[in-house]
Order: sequence, then C-alpha cells, then structure tokens
Amino acid sequence: MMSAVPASEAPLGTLAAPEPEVRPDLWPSTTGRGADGALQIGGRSVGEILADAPTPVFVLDEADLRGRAATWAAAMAEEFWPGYGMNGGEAYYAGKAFLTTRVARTVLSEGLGIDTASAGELAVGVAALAEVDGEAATAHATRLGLHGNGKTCAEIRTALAHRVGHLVLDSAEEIDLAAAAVRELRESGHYAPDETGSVMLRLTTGIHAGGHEFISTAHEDQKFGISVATGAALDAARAVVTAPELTLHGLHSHIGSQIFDLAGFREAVGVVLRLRHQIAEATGVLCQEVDLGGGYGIAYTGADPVAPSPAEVARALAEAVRSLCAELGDAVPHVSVEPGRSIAGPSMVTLYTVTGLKRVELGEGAARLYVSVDGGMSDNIRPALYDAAYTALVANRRPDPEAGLVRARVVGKHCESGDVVVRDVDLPADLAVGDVLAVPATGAYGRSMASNYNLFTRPGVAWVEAGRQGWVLRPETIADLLALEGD
Ligand SMILES: Cc1ncc(COP(=O)(O)O)c(C=O)c1O
Ligand SMILES: N[C@@H](CCCC[NH3+])C(=O)O
Repeated sequence: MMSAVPASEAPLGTLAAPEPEVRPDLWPSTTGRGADGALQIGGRSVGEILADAPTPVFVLDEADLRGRAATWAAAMAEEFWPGYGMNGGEAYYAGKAFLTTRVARTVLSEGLGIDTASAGELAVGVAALAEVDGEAATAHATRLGLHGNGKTCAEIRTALAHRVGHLVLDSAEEIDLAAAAVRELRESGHYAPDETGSVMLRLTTGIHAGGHEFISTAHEDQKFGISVATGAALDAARAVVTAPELTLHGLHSHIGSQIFDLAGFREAVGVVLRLRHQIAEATGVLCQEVDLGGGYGIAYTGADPVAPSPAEVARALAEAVRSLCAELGDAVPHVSVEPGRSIAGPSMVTLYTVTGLKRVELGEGAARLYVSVDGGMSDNIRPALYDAAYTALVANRRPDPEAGLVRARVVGKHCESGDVVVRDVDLPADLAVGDVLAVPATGAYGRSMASNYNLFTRPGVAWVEAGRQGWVLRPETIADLLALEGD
C-alpha cells in the first residue's frame, strides 16, 4: 500500500472545515454509527446492507424519503390554506431526480403529485397512480404533470388522454400539437365533443439563478420556455385562449436548480403574476394556477449552507403571491411547486469499495492521495458535468482518531481523467483497499443520470427501513446489456 499523506503536508487549495460526523442535513435521517463503529442506515449496518447488495450501490432510506415528501406536502397545504385567503397549494415531486414505481407510490401516498419529463416517467407515474388511487384515477390524472421542451405528439396525446393536471407546453409548436391531439381524442370518442385539453405555459422569466450554468433555466438565451420579455408568452396565451380545443389552466416558471436564495423565486412570482394580469386584460381569462417550479438547494458537503426548509420556502412564496395579487387586484391563484432534489437528494447515499490508493507528488512537498473506488462517473456524472462537490466518510468501521487525516481525491474507474467522485476530502490516513466509503446526498440526479459508459452495469438502489432491506431497482447485469444487442 502507498504511504498516506498527512493533511498538513498537502496544502492544496481551500478545504472546508473537517466534516462533522454525519451532519444531519447531509445524511438520511436514520444514519448513525452502530456499536461496531460502522455506519448504519435504516436500522442496518453497512456490513448487513452490503451482504445483500454489493458495492457500488445506492441506499435509499425510505423513512427519510417519506418524511421529506410529507414535509413538502404539509408546507404547501399549510401556507396556501384557503383559510389564509389563499387558493390552495401543493407540491409535485420532480420525478427526473429519481423515479421508480415504488418511489412514485411513496410520494403519492404522502400527498404529493408527480411532475414527469418524458413518456417513460409519465408511464411510471400513471402506473403508481393506479396503485395508490385506483385505475379510474388514471383517466383524470390531476396529480400528474408532463414537462419538457420538444415533446413529441405521442407524449402530448398520452398526457391529454390521461387528463394530467399539469401539461406544461413549452413552445408555439406544442400548442398546435396539443390542439391536434384534442381533435383526435374527440374524434375517437375518448373526449366528449366539447371537451377541451387543459394546458399550462412554461415562461422564460429572464431570471438567472442556479448552482451552475447548465442548471439555470430561465435566462433568455437557452432552450426552455416562452419568453415573457419579447411578448411571445402573451401571444402564446392568446393562442391557447382562442383555440377551441384548449383551456389555459395556468402559467409555469422554473428558474433553475440547486438554489438557496429565495429572492429569485420571489422575483419569478412577480413576473408570472404580472403576466397573468396582462393575459386577463388581453383575453378575459385569469389563469387558475401558477406553478413556480423546483430548484430548492440541498447541502452536499459541510461547506454548503443549510437550505431553507419547505415551510420557509412555502411561506416566502405565499407572502409574495398574496401581496402581489392584492396590489394587482387579482384573485389569488392555486399555487404549486416541483421540488425534486430536496426530496430525493438527501434520502440516499452511495456506498463504494476502495479498490486502490495512489500517492501523487505535486511538487514543493505537496501530495495527493488518489483513492480509486469501484464506481465513478457512470453512477454520478454530476462532478464531471457541473463540477459538483461531494464529501465521503469511511463507512465500514469507525475511523481511528489517532490515524490522522490525509488530503484525498476519490476517483472512479472510467477511462476519463475527469472521472472524479469527490474532488477534495480529508480521509483517515489508515484508509485501506477494501474499506467502504459512503457518499451522501446522491439520491437526486445520481442513479437517474447513470450511464453504461465503459459498459459498466448501472448500480442497484437498495431500500432500507427499520432493519429491513430490498431492491428499489436491482443492479443491472452484463446479461441485461447483452440482451439489448442486435445481430
Ligand atoms: C421544470 C422543472 N421542474 C422541477 C425541477 C426540479 O428541480 P430540483 O430537483 O432542483 O428541485 C426541474 C429541474 O431542474 C425542472 O426542470
Ligand atoms: N440534473 C441536474 C439538475 C437539472 C434538473 C433539471 N432541470 C443536477 O444534477 O443538478
């Protein structure tokens, strides 16, 4: 084994203060260390988890996920309660963060809707809705939404056939596609002759927010939404209102992702509600609903701030909506949000096995310990894609305080030098091949963005709760990959 590098000898950039063991907002709520010193989640020690689910593996703390879903549902219901002069509020879980039928059932059962972004996510949402609310609910799937730029005719027709609550159109072309789909549904008898398709419009509000340029979504020069500033959004609203096949149900804004400061959301409320007012003046239709999107940040490392709670978010949005509606003299709309990361993110950790240790001299006495693990960018693309920071702990044993710390970089085993799992972390200096590392906050955009690069099989997702364990998603096998091959 390579010799370890004392942290004091590795003056590389700035590293956050040492990670407090298991900072509560970084880790699933049931995480702790057992008597044997190993990390435990959901009442199972890492050893027990790995006996049934070898690394690399995502571990989902189901009680934590359920708790986060319930907290969002309660926050929106409470702050937008009609008794407060509001018109009701709800949260739709953004399934792009991580979606399986089991996860969908869990969040629906806790009172959330589900926002989907593809035919696949919509199919999972519909299947789970049938299980939770009964098959009949899928014909009036008000608890589901469909998003996305460049939706296909088939996706729009499927969403309209299920009468999803939020069909969020992203362009003038999609308005035409939706009108055509309604005509087809009327002709086939699926819709009554005078039934209309209920749609929302995604607005480009011009607000620049988000943890990285690739996850900012409301500035003008990008692919999402219909511009408010250019007048295109008002034109689109006119087109929907005058189309005999469509009803303008609401307006939608999503300003970006991994946002901690609520100012951008307040600003978005202003742009959306002013446009709503303008549309009412121009067409006589005051939309019933305003969807303010997702994007609420979470902590990934000890250097991140503690994120605003769902109650704080909901209160800020409710105050902004109430005061601007009063100023404009408009009735308060129904308000929804679409949190993804803040529900799924902290509920999962990834467990990796250390497969190699390499000390690299950097000159002037500095060195870095490269820690190879048995996964990498195929199970977490976020460091490579967004330069996202993560942290890690030794999970299979209690680190020996006498061993000291070493400045380390945890890397994957793909053929890319950008294949980094954790860019900078202090790990115990006695770290050894075979140790298990746990990386927290990998529940959102981890497994959902996983790939088969280098023909890696995508890891499984194990659920744990109260000492029990099973698969949310079983690990892929090489046979699964070969089964896709043609002649
Ligand atoms: C339209 C829409 N809604 C909701 C979300 C969920 O975002 P987050 O996971 O950051 O809450 C996204 C992703 O950024 C999105 O594009
Ligand atoms: N996938 C991104 C967020 C984009 C969400 C969709 N608009 C992430 O990992 O942070």
